[in-house]
Amino acid sequence: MPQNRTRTPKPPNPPNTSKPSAPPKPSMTWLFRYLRPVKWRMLALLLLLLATTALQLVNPQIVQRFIDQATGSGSVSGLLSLAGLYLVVAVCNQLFTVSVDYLGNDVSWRATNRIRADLLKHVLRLDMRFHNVKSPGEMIERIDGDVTHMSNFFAMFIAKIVGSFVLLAGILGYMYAYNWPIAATMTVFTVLSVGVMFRLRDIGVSASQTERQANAALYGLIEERIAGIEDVQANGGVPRLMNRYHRAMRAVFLAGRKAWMRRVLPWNVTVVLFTIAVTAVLMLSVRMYVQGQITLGMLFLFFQYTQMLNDPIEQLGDQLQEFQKAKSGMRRAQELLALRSEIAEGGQDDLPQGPLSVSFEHVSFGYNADQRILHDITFRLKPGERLGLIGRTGSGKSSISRLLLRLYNLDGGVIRVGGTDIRDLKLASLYRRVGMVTQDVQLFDGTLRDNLTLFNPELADDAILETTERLGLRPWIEAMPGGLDARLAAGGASLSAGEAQLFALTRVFLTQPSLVILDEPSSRLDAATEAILQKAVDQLLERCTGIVIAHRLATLDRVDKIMVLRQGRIVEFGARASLAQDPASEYARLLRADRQEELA
Ligand SMILES: Nc1ncnc2c1ncn2[C@@H]1O[C@H](COP(=O)(O)OP(=O)(O)OP(=O)(O)O)[C@@H](O)[C@H]1O
Repeated sequence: MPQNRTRTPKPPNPPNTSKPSAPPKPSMTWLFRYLRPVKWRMLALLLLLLATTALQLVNPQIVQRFIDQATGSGSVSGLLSLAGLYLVVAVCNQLFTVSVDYLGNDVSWRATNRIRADLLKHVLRLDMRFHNVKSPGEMIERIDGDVTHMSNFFAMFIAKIVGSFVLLAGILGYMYAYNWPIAATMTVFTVLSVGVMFRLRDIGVSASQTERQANAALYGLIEERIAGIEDVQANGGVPRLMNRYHRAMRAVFLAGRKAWMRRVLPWNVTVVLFTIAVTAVLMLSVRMYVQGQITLGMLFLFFQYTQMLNDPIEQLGDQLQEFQKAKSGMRRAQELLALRSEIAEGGQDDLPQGPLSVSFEHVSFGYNADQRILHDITFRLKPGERLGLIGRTGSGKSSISRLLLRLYNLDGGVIRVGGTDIRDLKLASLYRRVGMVTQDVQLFDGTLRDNLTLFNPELADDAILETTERLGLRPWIEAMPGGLDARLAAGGASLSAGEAQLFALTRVFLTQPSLVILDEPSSRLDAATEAILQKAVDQLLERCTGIVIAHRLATLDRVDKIMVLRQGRIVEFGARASLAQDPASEYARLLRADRQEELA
């Protein structure tokens, strides 16, 4: 039995916006959370990288020995073994490098896919106020593009930073053992380069963030226009669209150029320092060679090691660029994750069995704080009753259904379903029992079965076919090649308006709701389709409470109650039969106007 419980009034709803719970702090601990599950792979990556580093240090020494033996009194067999050793080391190095690449990408995909999934889950839970102002294109960029910018960080950052420092330490350590003046020159260069890079490490972060924002806006624009392609083409809007596209592209280019120039600044400084260091080491080594202090092989080794010094430093520079990109992506991802939906979950999940009662008590609501759309809406439907909701375009009919589904919070008043304040209900419990058929039917890329069941594998084909038979959709399914296995194009382009409505009815019917809201299409359908549709609606409403938002009064013949809305206020609410018989009622007036229109 539905129960009406009296409760103490709830505090007013929180302000109507998705809001950050706290200002996001760019924290590395957040990223490490995603690295923890791949820690063993990362350890393997690090070991492989250390092995590659060691081999990189060994090879120049083999060449040094080869040169010294070749210019001295080395035997051919000794030279051949050195050449063979060089080859083995080079092949192993290559194998390790490929493995490092593979493992790096593996780690990166695993970690970033987790972030993508977390972002998507979070965004899907955000309220409609957030989604109303964000285009899907922008969301794709935030969920995928920003995270892709973090992927290199995950793939290589830690391993390459550690690897670079090990290589630097290896080269410098070896040089100190052999020749301290050259080692000291290299050390000064290394310390200066690394110092400059770390000092300037954040120089490109905010510019990269602006670049990401410009990218997101561009994708938003593309998505929006492709989604509205029919309107764009029909209105000859392509040139204007291209104009806006070029402007957005220009913004991306300018932001990208600025971000890149800032990101590469630290690296450019090290290039200048490196050139000075190589010149100094070459001058010192040539002098030592001329004075007979070192062999030709040693001269080669010093030169080679100085060249090699550039690699880890360049690597550090690259990683620092990646780090800046990752940090900007991370800030944006954290900003998104810090947004909290205004729709708070309730704790209750029990609702009475069977059709559910509905009551609105002094409900007021506006999409924006400064414009109220619904004023003091109060009405009650008993379990199983059907309400016909009528009113002019913009009078607030769809807004009532959105509130019933908790897509927005109320500004005032209470809505109860089955006697329970919907704010106290778990959202999943509410959606399990309340179904809605909207004017826009969204098709998803999948089979007909997937689309009818919304990817619920528990619904048997027999139940689907029986429902479609009852609702009059069966001939259409049978006409599809492959029946329930036929693939549908995403978006809904493959359905006519009537088919789309039947389709949506079937979907809701299969979920067996206890309360259903039908938002009828405003366009007129042909008489035959309308008759099928009407039969389907009647069948659906047989077993649940129903609210029918009607654009044609003819479809309301079987409802119990009528509500007439005007500018967000109830101007009339009562039993349909008595309102129809009362010539002074608004409903009777509308019926007369409707008949005259049909006769005209
Ligand atoms: N997401 C939104 N953000 C801001 N205002 C909105 C939003 N959706 C609707 N509105 C406004 O709220 C008012 C009521 O809209 P609603 O969709 O509830 O009307 P309706 O009676 O269902 O209209 P129709 O018969 O055309 O579907 C309108 O003035 C509309 O412009």
